[in-house]
Amino acid sequence: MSKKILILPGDHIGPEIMAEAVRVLEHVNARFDLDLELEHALVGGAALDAVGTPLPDDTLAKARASDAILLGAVGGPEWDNVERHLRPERGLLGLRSELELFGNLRPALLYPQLAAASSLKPELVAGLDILIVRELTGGIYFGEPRGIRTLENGERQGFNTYVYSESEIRRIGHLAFGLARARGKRVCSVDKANVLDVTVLWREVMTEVAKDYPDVELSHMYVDNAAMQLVRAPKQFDVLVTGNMFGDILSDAAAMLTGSIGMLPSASLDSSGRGMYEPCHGSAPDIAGQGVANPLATILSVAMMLRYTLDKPEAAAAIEAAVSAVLDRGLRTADIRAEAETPVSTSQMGEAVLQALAG
Ligand SMILES: NC(=O)c1ccc[n+]([C@@H]2O[C@H](COP(=O)([O-])OP(=O)(O)OC[C@H]3O[C@@H](n4cnc5c(N)ncnc54)[C@H](O)[C@@H]3O)[C@@H](O)[C@H]2O)c1
Ligand SMILES: CC(C)[C@H](C(=O)O)[C@@H](O)C(=O)O
Ligand SMILES: [Mg+2]
Repeated sequence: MSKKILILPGDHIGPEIMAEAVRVLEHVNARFDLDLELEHALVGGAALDAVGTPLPDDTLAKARASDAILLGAVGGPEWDNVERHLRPERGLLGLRSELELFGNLRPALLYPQLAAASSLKPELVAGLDILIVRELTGGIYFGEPRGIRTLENGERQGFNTYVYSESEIRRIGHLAFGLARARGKRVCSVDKANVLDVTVLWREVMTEVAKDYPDVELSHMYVDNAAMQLVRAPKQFDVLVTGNMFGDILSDAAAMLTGSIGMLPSASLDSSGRGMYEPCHGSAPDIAGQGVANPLATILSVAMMLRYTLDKPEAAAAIEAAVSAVLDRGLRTADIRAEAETPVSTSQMGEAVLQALAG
């Protein structure tokens, strides 16, 4: 039976990187006989401009009916002044929440060809392969109450609520431990249990979950130290598990260890393995329209989709090998090039991946 893939390009560089990822997806669809049916829909600022909401009912219905979703990126300064609940980013958060995509996998893997592009010295990142497992549908991003209110003295006050229930912590814990079991067998849980009550519970529940995985070692680290350790000695980590906001911040920092935010793919999974796949970066309005964005994070997100939701590891491996072959050839978009190198464009990079796949 055919599988439905929903394509959501989004805003600014979203459509530029998506065009290359879709070419790759169509190629593997034909070559591996995957029987995938691609559909398109609007999300984010593009949807807001077209129909007045960042997550139209039609998009949500198509998302629910699809087997997997590939998303580019949303947002941009032209929507800075729209009402808070209508911002483009709310479209993305709405999808994550409505589809219960609680498990966000953000692998930071250094391609050896990009050692010189890493923000750390080569010896600190050689062989880097860490996995950030970020809780994606709870925490301070979704806690209620939230808003901006006016106090009795007339002053305005903004507020959010940082809340996690035991079951939310437990399910992200099991996901992280299950993944660690299949790789380096070490989980570092990142929290702020010296200050925040919610993460005192986080630490307790992670410790309980660990009892089901005696072959996996659990350690705990405060988030400020974790940020420092990531840029000091990142290879000490295997799997990092953390809450929504800490995971957002740590994954952007981890991206620079791999050379660029343009290299980091992600999977956002529900409890049945259905997922949405997207690069970790945003819509990069500063470089949009120039054809210079790195499409590899999105192309590698296609590989994650094939591996995690569609169960086609050989097609995923073919894409990853093609990316590696292109880097072997010395092709670099502007974000990962050394000073002396001439960068290739977004579409040249996509074309080169296709050629490597075909060759
Ligand atoms: N998942 C998403 O859709 C997502 C993620 C992060 C930010 N955003 C949104 O994107 C908008 C811009 O946010 P920002 O500037 O803070 O973050 P950003 O990730 O869009 O850009 C940060 C920097 O990284 C560069 N960059 C990002 N992706 C790149 C790529 N593929 N190739 C080369 N360079 C790349 C940009 O040019 C910029 O200098 C905001 O509206 C933000 O809310 C969306
Ligand atoms: C755009 C924003 C809502 C999003 C997040 O904070 O989760 C982004 O930064 C990400 O990392 O996917
Ligand atoms: Mg982010």
